[in-house]
Amino acid sequence: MKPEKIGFIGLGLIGGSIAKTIHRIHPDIALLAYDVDKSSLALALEEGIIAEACEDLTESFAGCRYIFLCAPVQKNMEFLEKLSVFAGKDCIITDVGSVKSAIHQEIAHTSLAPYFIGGHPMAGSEKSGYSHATAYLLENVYYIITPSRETASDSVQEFREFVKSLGALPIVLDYQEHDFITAAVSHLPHILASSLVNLVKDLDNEEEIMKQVAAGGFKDITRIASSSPVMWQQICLTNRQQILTLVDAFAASLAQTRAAIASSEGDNLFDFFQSAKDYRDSLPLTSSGSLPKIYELYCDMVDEAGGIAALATILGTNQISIKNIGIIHNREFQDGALHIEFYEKEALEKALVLLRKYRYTLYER
Ligand SMILES: NC(=O)C1=CN([C@@H]2O[C@H](COP(=O)(O)OP(=O)(O)OC[C@H]3O[C@@H](n4cnc5c(N)ncnc54)[C@H](O)[C@@H]3O)[C@@H](O)[C@H]2O)C=CC1
Ligand SMILES: O=C(O)C(=O)Cc1ccc(O)cc1
Repeated sequence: MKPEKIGFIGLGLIGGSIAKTIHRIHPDIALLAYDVDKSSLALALEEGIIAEACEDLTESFAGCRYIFLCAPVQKNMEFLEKLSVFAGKDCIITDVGSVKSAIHQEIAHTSLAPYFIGGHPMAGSEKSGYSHATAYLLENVYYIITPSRETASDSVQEFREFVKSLGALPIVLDYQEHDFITAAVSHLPHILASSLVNLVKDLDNEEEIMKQVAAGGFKDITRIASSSPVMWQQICLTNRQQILTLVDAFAASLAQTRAAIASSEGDNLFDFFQSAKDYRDSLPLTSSGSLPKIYELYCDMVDEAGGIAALATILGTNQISIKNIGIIHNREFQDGALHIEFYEKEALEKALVLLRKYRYTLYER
């Protein structure tokens, strides 16, 4: 059944990105949303992404094929009771929360169980809010699906297909398994990033010399410490057991490394770094799990009639599809530059060769 209407509760980074993706791929599906932050709703209306901004869980949500819960984890759970009015075979409730057991356990006591499919796109960023949402966030990233034990298999299959149609890679997991896996690959890393930042902040001197000289490695490993504090507070409070298990395992591993350093165990230290390097180097490049890679170039271009058309014709006649194109003026490109985004690496590489042949001045970032 092709959805005609889809509702959102919470239209921030993830809700907004899913809405933008649906709007891009299925422009005929009507989207509506409720959010406590009225400015997100106003912007989404203005951009034509949603057809209706709701004041609450109003009657407008009736007839939605899917209702996506996209608020912080504990907030999502507060809506379950109200949602039972809408849920049914033709209206599946789904969420995008980073923790799954808590909402599944809550659902088990309600009439929603047959109509709930948990979800978790393994994509996002340290940014939050609708203003950072993009229509390409889901591209080629794993989208974990945790159906309730009572959900009909055809509803799960249909949701899988829908997720796939948005460009993501659906993968079905048991919700408890999900919470252990994400505690290891997402929740613990976020806690470590924030701990490290706080440690450096506490150790730094008045001139903040540590902050000043912090190199790429520190910035790479701590990027996610800039994430939303309320979101991470709620993740820690709802996935307590699994996170505690992982924190203990990490503390034991750190103690081992400490011991190896204390007693100058060179071989052990080498093995420690070598095994981490081997595993890190083997991580798959597909499904980035973070903001998708952008394939883009900048091209010097004074604002003159026909300039963009000429360049677009060169690319088009060589079967290179453009994802996004636009003139930018800033301090770096005072006379104007054309910013062009491509769908894949090969297209970017082909465009670079071709445009250089036509003597365009190009910049890569
Ligand atoms: N940020 C990320 O990278 C990822 C986040 N998630 C999950 O997605 C969910 C949303 O996270 P983000 O979009 O990043 O956060 P966000 O802060 O960008 O968006 C949350 C939205 O929910 C709204 N909201 C908060 N309380 C509300 C309430 N009581 N009623 C209605 N709206 C309410 C906020 O105003 C905001 O617009 C969370 O459950 C999070 O665990 C999942 C994957 C990745
Ligand atoms: O920014 C990153 O790399 C992330 O790890 C984003 C993220 C945050 C929370 C999730 O539940 C999933 C992904």
